Amino acid sequence: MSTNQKILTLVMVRKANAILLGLKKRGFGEGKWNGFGGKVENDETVAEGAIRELEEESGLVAKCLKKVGILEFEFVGNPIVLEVHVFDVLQYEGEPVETEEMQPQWFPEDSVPYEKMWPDDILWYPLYLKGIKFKGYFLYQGHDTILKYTLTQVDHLP
Ligand SMILES: COc1nc(N)nc2c1ncn2[C@H]1C[C@H](O)[C@@H](COP(=O)(O)OP(=O)(O)OP(=O)(O)O)O1
Repeated sequence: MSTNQKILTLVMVRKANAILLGLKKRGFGEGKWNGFGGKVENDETVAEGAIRELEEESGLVAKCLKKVGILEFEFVGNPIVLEVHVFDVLQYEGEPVETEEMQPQWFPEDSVPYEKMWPDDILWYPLYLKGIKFKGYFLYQGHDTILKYTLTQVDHLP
């Protein structure tokens, strides 16, 4: 891994035609609805990091996860590349609770609040919601403008 690369997770939870999102209360992406996740620690695998972050941010304990996408984000003027591993939770225990970082809420899949989310979400969620695996790259100017991007369907993910 390059020193300019950070590995993060993004964990998506669904139930009968609804998706669980959290309103980020602080830090990177504050004020945006998003899945749950964060930086992977040195002593854990990416999947372990995903499970830990989901519990820390929503109170849910993931019992079965599947990787569904890998997204790379770059920001003009910032040498750090974020490599975000996106997971779908197939089984979990518990009920979502508000935490210091996130305020969780279920949204019907046809009413995802894209206008209050990262601008990349409206591009890859349709693939995710159809069960298609994907890889993407997004170059941002600030936090609101995507200057260029690529998004491809893939059969397999590492
Ligand atoms: C730039 O576009 C992004 N779009 C989406 N949908 N999600 C993103 C984007 N950039 C980052 N993310 C995700 C990846 C993570 O799930 C969070 C960011 O995690 P954070 O920086 O808050 O990581 P933590 O380890 O929780 O940080 P602290 O403990 O330092 O608060 O957003």
